[in-house]
Amino acid sequence: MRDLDEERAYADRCREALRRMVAGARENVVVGEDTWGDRYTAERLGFYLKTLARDMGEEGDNPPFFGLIAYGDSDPAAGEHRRQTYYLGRRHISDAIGRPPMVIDWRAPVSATFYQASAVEPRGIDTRRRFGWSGNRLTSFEDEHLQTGLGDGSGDSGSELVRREIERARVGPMRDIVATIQPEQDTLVRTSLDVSVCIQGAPGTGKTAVGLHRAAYLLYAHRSRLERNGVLVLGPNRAFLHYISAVLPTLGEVDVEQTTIEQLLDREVRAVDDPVAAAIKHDVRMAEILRRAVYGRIGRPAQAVVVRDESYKWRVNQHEFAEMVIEAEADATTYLTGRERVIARLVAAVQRQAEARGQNCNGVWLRRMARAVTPYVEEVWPVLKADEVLAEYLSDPGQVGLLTADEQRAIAWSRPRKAKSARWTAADAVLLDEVSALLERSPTYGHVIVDEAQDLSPMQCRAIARRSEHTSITVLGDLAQGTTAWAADDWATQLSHLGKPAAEIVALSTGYRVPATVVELANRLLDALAVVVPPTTSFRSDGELTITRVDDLAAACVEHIRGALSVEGSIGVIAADHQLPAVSDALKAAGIETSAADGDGRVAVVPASLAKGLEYDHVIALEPAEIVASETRGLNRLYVVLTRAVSRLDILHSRELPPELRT
Ligand SMILES: Nc1ncnc2c1ncn2[C@@H]1O[C@H](COP(=O)(O)OP(=O)(O)OP(=O)(O)O)[C@@H](O)[C@H]1O
Repeated sequence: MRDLDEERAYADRCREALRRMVAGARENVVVGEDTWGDRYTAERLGFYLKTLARDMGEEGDNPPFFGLIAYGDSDPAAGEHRRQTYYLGRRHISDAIGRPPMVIDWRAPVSATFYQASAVEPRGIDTRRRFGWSGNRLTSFEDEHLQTGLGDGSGDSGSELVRREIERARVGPMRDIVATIQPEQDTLVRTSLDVSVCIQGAPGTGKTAVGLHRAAYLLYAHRSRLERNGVLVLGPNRAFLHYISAVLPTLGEVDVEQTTIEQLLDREVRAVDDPVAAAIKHDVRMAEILRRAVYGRIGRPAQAVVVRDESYKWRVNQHEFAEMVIEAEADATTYLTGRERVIARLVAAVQRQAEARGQNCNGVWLRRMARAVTPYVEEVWPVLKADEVLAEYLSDPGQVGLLTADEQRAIAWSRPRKAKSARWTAADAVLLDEVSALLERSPTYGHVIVDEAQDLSPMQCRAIARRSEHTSITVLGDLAQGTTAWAADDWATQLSHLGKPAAEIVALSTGYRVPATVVELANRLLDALAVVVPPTTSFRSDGELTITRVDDLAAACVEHIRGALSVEGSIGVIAADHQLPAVSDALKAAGIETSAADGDGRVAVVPASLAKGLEYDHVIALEPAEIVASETRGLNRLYVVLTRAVSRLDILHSRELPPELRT
């Protein structure tokens, strides 16, 4: 095995080889621009090579590898890898075609052994080495001798380097975890593309990290299949997306669409529903209501179809026409394909008559006939637009039924409106998506990863299900962190709304973010949250928790921030939404520079409603009782807030603490 100097020299050689790869890719771009004949191929290949050159160039001086595995001679489990040593990095590096790679991509099949091997099951490995870097300088390494169970670390997950990485102070956006993925996480990351999984994970167990690494893994293992339809990552809000935005690009994946369900639905939202109306619109009954609103437009023919064709007149009698409509309605996959089918069948009936008379029914003739029968079809099966259907429904919900009279009143517009003058709400956007899909099929993604999935309404789940109808999904969430009025109580129901009732549900309960003292406090809320989830066990023994009663919240907050600024790490001040403006003003008056939840400043001021999915090295949580009192699921919100802290949580309160937090 190499010593530290030799490893440094190897790292230099790897960087040199990477530079040659970048230069080669750039040259290919230049050469390729002149030589490819077919324009489409040239563009695709050119785009690919440019992206490769850019990514590899941007990688610059990053550590070329983070670990190695050295297979032994004696363990039969080594198989074809006997006596081989593999370096693992964020990307594959090779110095010449035909020669073994200098660094293997962390996603390659052999790399799984790095994450999965243990002293109990060494999988043929003699030594697992983890490298410590300070910036781009190799500073140390740590060996585990898996056949003998000896090592520099104190055992399997007790590796010092792993512990240091997990416990490091957090600054800036989320980072990748390729060097320290834990075995249970690796299994989930590498789950086959055909399998949908649902990860119920306590706070900080790495659900988001697993989801993002899974996206990168799937793109590596199934590049051509996924490139066509793409991978979609859905997160709860923009602050969260900002926080995670750097992870996939660092892993070399720049083409994954990362968005929120609201952005995905792409409707301008100009009004807000009251909570009662929103809850009704998000209820799964709306699916059947909208189906009826759409299919209820199909009528029965009141006359025969008569088409003039030069000196002929073709006729499909009323009864025959009605049969066509009834059959197409029964089989329609979407409203508009059903309509097309009626037109096609009418044209076929006319064609049969024309051919019997020796007519030449070419393409032009068929199109002319289709135009001629369309007005008849329009009368019984009109073309519809999603916004017109919904505007008509919300102008008079009584026309469809299924809701109680009170419910109908709650969602009805105060006066009938046309689609053009409608001011849609966020819930309407979901309903419009449902109607659009009833009318016409929407395209699907190659794989969809849904984070914070416990918060989705049944109707939002259906919007996601449509976009992953023929593919698998990865569902990430925590029932205890459900804060919406429609949050899921159990995964089985949520998965059936997501169209994947058979998805396997896997629980993660080892928390990597929140220190044990804070976890112990947050776990006390679980009983009151009325969901069945395993409590978190913290991987971390470090960390601090203080709970202080104060007279002046803002003044105490300023004082705590001043203390926190003297050590490294991000600081998040989290309070009930309505209390935040006053806190922000007080901090400004005290000369403390702050940023919003999606900013990159040292001190972020975060409304409790936006804290989900985020983390700060040092969290100052203000007035827990107010966070609980501010909303129906206030206790769940408090659970989210308390579990954002990485190194330290300070709770400041001027009122009584909620009973669950009292000792
Ligand atoms: N194997 C690991 N090695 C290093 N850090 C890790 C590992 N797993 C998770 N982490 C870190 O722990 C923190 C929490 O991870 P993540 O945000 O993915 O958890 P989560 O389960 O989505 O949490 P929440 O439900 O609270 O949003 C992140 O900083 C992440 O990088």
